This record gives sequence, C-alpha cells and structure tokens, in this order.
Amino acid sequence: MRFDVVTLFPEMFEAARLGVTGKALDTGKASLKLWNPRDYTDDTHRTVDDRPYGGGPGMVMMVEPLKAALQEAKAAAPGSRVIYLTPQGQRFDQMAAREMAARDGMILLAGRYEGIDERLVDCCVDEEWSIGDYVLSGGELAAMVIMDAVTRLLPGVLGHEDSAQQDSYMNGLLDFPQYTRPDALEGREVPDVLLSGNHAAIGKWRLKQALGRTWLRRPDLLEQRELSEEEQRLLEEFIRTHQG
Ligand SMILES: CN1CCN(C(=O)c2nonc2N)CC1
Repeated sequence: MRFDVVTLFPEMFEAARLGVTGKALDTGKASLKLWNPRDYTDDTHRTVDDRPYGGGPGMVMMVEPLKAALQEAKAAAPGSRVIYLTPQGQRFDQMAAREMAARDGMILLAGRYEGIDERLVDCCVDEEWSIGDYVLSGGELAAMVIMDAVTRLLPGVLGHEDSAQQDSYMNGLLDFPQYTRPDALEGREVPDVLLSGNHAAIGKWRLKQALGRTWLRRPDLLEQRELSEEEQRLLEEFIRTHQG
C-alpha cells in the first residue's frame, strides 16, 4: 500500500511512524511519501493561499501549488486515485476501509484554511471523503485516520491475524468488554468466564456482550445485520438479563 499525502504540515505525519502504521512502514507493507505544496511555489513568500473571491473570512488554498504537488505525486504513483478530505465527502467507515485496503495506493489531499479552490477539485480530485460531521483545522488528521484504518487491514500488519476480524465493525457489532491484570481491582472483578480457560464459553460470552452492547448503544448497526439463530438467542438472553 502506497500512501502519498499532499500537506502543508508534513511533520504531523511523524505520528504515522509510530505503532501499527509505523510497523507497516518499517516492514514495507506500506510506504508514505509527503508532498508539500509550499515546495511548488515560485515567490519569495512561498505563497499557497489567498483571500476568497466574493469576500468572507479566512483564506483559500490556491490551485497552482496544489496542482503541481499533485502532478508529481501522480507521476510517482500513477495508479493511485486522488482523495480530498472534506466534510462534504462520503462518510468514511469500516466498509470503505476494507475497499481501500484492496487498492495499491492512494493520494490523500489534506487541505487547510477555508478549503481549496474548487477548480482544483474539478480538475484533479477523484474522490471526496469525510471522517465525520465536524470541522477540523485541516485534512491531515482525517488523512491519518484513513491511513490507520486501512493499514490495520493489510495482510500481516496486525500481530494476530484475528485481531482485525475481531475489531468492531468487522463483524458489524461493537466490541465486547476487555479486561487484563489484576483480576480484582477495588472490588471490581474480571468476569469468571474469562478466567475459566474454556474458549468455547469465552467466545460465547464475548459474542453475547458484543450483541448486547450493540443493542444498547448502536441499535442502528443491528438493523443492518442479520443475526444467526444463536446470535438472536444470545441477544434475547442479554435483553432479558438487562431488563431484569
Ligand atoms: C479544509 N479542511 C476543512 C476541515 N476538514 C474536515 O473537517 C474534514 N476532513 O475530513 N473529514 C472532515 N470532517 C478537512 C479539510
């Protein structure tokens, strides 16, 4: 997986060199190249933004530096589509992460200020994606969210192949509760089943907890997911217990 990122703040992506994404970069399962539009300016002030036509607050990123940076990125990654991070984009979710993880690469365009000149979107952007209905200071964090979610799904990246499968949303349910040492803490104990060594019972308990949590916190996810007979029975058990 090749990640190319067009950004005015390449130093933000030092964070991507830590943890899971850092391991993927170190082992060559992913690569990252940063392209700074400021390197494609020709004035002494290295200008990349200007005031918006029509007035209004803030600044807008100019076409030329962005276009020049994008053209170099495209030349280096010819098969990669250009993704612009923006609240106006499609909502990114686990299904989108799975689809993107199957690609060879992507060029992530991280805007700043009030956004980018629409003519750049028209000429050079293939897809627009949003990580949620809120306004960030720039697209860099959104780009790193997508990079992280996609990288976790690349073969061999996660230590335990099943981890990605167990991640929330991989099976359409919220995660079950996790516990670690000590087994008793301030009167709160780890559920006995998790200490039993009975893997079948543990798996059943975890599935029941995942179903129950999803029912309680994200019933919308349950509407999108068919339940097996066992899952339906476990959920009904959870609801009965929950309702006392
Ligand atoms: C110019 N800049 C504005 C703020 N922004 C976002 O709020 C955002 N990006 O992706 N999902 C989001 N939400 C990125 C682009």
